[in-house]
Amino acid sequence: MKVTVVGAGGNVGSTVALAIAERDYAKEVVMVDIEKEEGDKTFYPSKGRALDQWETAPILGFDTRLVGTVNYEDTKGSDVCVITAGVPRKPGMSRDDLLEINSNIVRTVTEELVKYSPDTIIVVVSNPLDVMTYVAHATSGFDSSRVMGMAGILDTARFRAFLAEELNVSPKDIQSLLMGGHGDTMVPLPRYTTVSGIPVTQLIDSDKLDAIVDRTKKGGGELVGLMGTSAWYAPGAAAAQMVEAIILDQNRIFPCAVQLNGEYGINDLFLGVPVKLGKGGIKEIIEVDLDDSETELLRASEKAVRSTLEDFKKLMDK
Ligand SMILES: NC(=O)c1ccc[n+]([C@@H]2O[C@H](COP(=O)([O-])OP(=O)(O)OC[C@H]3O[C@@H](n4cnc5c(N)ncnc54)[C@H](O)[C@@H]3O)[C@@H](O)[C@H]2O)c1
Ligand SMILES: O=C(O)C[C@H](O)C(=O)O
Repeated sequence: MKVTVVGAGGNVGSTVALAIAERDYAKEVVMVDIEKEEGDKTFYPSKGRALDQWETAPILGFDTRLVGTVNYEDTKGSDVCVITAGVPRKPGMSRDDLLEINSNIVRTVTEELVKYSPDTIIVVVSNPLDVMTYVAHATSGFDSSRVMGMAGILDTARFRAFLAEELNVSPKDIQSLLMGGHGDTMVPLPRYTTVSGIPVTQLIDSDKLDAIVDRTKKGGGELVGLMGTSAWYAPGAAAAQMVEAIILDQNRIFPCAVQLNGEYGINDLFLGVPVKLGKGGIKEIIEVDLDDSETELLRASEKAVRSTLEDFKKLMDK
């Protein structure tokens, strides 16, 4: 099994690559990035990070070969391609501020990937996530079961981590669901959140739960405020979990950004919903019951993503 990660000279991409290699189920992880000129010097971040990470193999104990490159020919025949190429936001920016620059990058990268791996499955990470997934899908011409975005696993992981801290329980025992776009309108769903099967609403008072929901929605921004750039450990781990589910045909149920064709009453939009992920990509979109207030929140999130999509379409018309 061969996996390609584009943008792997950067933070999220290199984290995805190492997380996959450490699990040791893939033959090869190809790490692509661009060369960088500084003064009279040229640097190759993807080659450097791949070499550094490959040198952890004897210590961490894995066989997966990590290969850094600037050449898409090396990605030929990849089973899964992860796109993390793009610019991260800085303090004061929203993810949507990256629309113009990252849509150009995601389009170019997708064109190159599909040239060499026409049967691949694409997992998009670049922001603004839902619209970048739309761009990768439109560029690839692939069936929508083979193009998806990573956000929901990260956003639920944040929700689960905050709850684990508040309740003083293992984060492993917290299961949760979250829907909508990867922005401040995302919809954490306390009604679908349990601690080893016990509804979380029975374990925490509503004020504290509301505060954790709010912190989750702003979780990406909290990290940007702390680091001056956006997060990579949890995003990298989340994207690697999607790759693993696909390659090992695990039939995992995760919230992922996928194209909706009438599900939840939404059409022609990539948005986060629960799906079954395994061999071939998205095997099923799962429709859960939402009450009136949850539906209202999902509609608001749909509206926000649609507005960014409209902005993208206007850029294309220019
Ligand atoms: N979906 C999510 O939940 C999520 C989470 C974290 C980050 N992100 C997004 O992921 C992206 C990457 O974040 P990061 O922190 O790794 O940034 P980074 O700057 O550390 O890495 C990005 C890399 O992309 C590379 N790149 C730029 N243009 C390229 C091109 N045309 N071809 C190949 N590589 C190219 C850059 O050289 C850089 O090495 C950002 O857009 C960020 O907003 C999304
Ligand atoms: O917040 C960001 O800009 C990066 C990412 O989407 C995140 O949620 O960490």
